[in-house]
Amino acid sequence: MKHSIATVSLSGTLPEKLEAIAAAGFDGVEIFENDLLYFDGTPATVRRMCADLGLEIMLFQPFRDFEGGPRERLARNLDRAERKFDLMQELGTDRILVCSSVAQDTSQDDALIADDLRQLAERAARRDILVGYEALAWGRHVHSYRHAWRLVQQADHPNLGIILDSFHTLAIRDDLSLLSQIPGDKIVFVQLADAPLLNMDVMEWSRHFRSFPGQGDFELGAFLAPIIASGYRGPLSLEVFNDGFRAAPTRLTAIDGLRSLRYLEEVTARTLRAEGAGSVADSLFSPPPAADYQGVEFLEFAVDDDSGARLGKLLQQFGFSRAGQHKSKDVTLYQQGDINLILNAEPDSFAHAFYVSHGPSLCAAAFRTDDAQQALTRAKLYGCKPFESRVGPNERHIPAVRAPDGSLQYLVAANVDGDSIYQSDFDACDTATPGLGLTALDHFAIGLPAETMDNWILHFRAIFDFATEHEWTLPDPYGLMKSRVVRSANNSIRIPLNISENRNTAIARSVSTYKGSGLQHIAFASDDIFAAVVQARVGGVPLLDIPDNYYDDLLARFSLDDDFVARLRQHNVLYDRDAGGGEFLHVYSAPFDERFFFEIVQRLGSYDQYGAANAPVRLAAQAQRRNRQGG
Ligand SMILES: O=C(O)c1ccc(O)c(O)c1
Ligand SMILES: [Mg+2]
Repeated sequence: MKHSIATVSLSGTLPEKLEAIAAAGFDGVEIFENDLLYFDGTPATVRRMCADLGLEIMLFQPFRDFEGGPRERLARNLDRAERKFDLMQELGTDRILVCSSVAQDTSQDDALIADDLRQLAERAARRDILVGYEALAWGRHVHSYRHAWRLVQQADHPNLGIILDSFHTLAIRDDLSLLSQIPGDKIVFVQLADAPLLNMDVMEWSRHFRSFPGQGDFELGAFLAPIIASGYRGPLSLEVFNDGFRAAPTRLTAIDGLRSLRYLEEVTARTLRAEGAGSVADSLFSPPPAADYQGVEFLEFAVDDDSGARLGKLLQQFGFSRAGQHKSKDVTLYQQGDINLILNAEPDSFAHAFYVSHGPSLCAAAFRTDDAQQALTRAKLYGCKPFESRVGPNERHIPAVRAPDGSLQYLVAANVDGDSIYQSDFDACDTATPGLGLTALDHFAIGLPAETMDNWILHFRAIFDFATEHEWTLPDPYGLMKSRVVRSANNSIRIPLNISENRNTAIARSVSTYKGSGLQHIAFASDDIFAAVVQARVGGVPLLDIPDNYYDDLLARFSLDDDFVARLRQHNVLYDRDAGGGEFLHVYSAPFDERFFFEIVQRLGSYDQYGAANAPVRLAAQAQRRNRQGG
């Protein structure tokens, strides 16, 4: 399918937008009228710019408040259309979007509206122009595609068709069943946008909160599948009104846009195949399916000698053994249970460059997968540039892609030939000890600059086919934090992504400390959290104190036995329970260099969350600790 994007979706001036759109690999654009109005060159210049960039102008939009007006205004409206047709011919485009009227005095007479549309189509026919009629969700009389389609049928003119916009249809939860009945050749254009589910005025929602497919909550596959099934093969075009996008780096947004359309094609193809319409799906982007992910193989920290020594000591206090020393690099492996943490202080390395920019930080995460090559192929098809690292003699090459912040995500084949990646690259050091009995890496959380959340969500959905959970908004003493979890299909990898738009919250401080996104915490799983905490204390791990008031409230909130709560209180263990009776126990360490901290968690029963209810308690406890220390 051809890919297009409306100029309104991007930041910058019209030439900047067009260059970014072309560089990202789109086939064409919708010229949004305002972008042309504000441009100090002629439509012919825009036409030439697009031609030079290899972009087709696929649509001109919008033409507003045309149909159903007072009769004395019809001639003027037709005249207004003729002027836009002139402009379109200068631009070299043959499609115009007419959106349903929002004027107070719009007629409710469908026959009259259909007649207006027919007259417009007749004028368009003289110029070989196609008119597409789009129902705005807040149109005065016409606000659903079903109504727009009835009117298009009634007008019955070859130069008139319908424009389908996923936002207007999905925002009003319209019945999708009629989509498959609109013949493909009567669909003039298809506009695509996702959005988070919000309870607000639909026009405000549309004009400020749209996002790219895969970034929001809409089921866009269910919208697009019947359109493809009915034979539409025209362009798929993004039309995203979003305050953040208007300010974001233009080229990055455009690259994400194309990736989102590919992702939507994949999702749609899957929907069609599931419905037995496989042959139709062949026109859609279908990369190899995401590999099966089987957990976090390792996390790698960029450190220098000093921070590496201090972090290594803290890990040992947490019961990790210094399990390996890299054969050719200043890289140390710490292990406990199924958890592998790598400290990289190699001077001439990716990690070092990362360290120089961000200080002690997480520079790579490795995901264990059944098929690393397939995972890499998929990532490349989604526009990821694979990262090639320096590999010493006899060391294993591990494919990697870059996360949105430039850190690495390694794709590690689960134990090929029975040999672990560590055996080939590391000399064994200390023998493993039982440690604190930490068994696995439960999750790791990253703090992000607020405006990059959509970018990360799409990355995980498209490249890894991870699921996303709904967003939590949680109070920090100095503002709000928003958290969204991405996770692999089988939950073996879980990554909460946290943002904050306020200046002094923990996340905002983190973004400022790291100069960008960075690790918030790593949660280790334990089968006996109390035993782990007792031993951690003995080892000298500084744990975060939780206020007494919290435990008094626990007694009131859950019917827990007094002894159990006394035990939680004694060990500063937080508690949560879900509707199904699953329980979650967790403790936090003090932060390492005011950057990241560790969490020990124990899941009981079917508990599947992250103790979000306790996050505000933790954030307040951390802020109090910092204030006491004058941080
Ligand atoms: O918000 C609007 O007015 C508007 C204009 C044109 C469109 O295609 C659209 O979906 C919305
Ligand atoms: Mg639209």
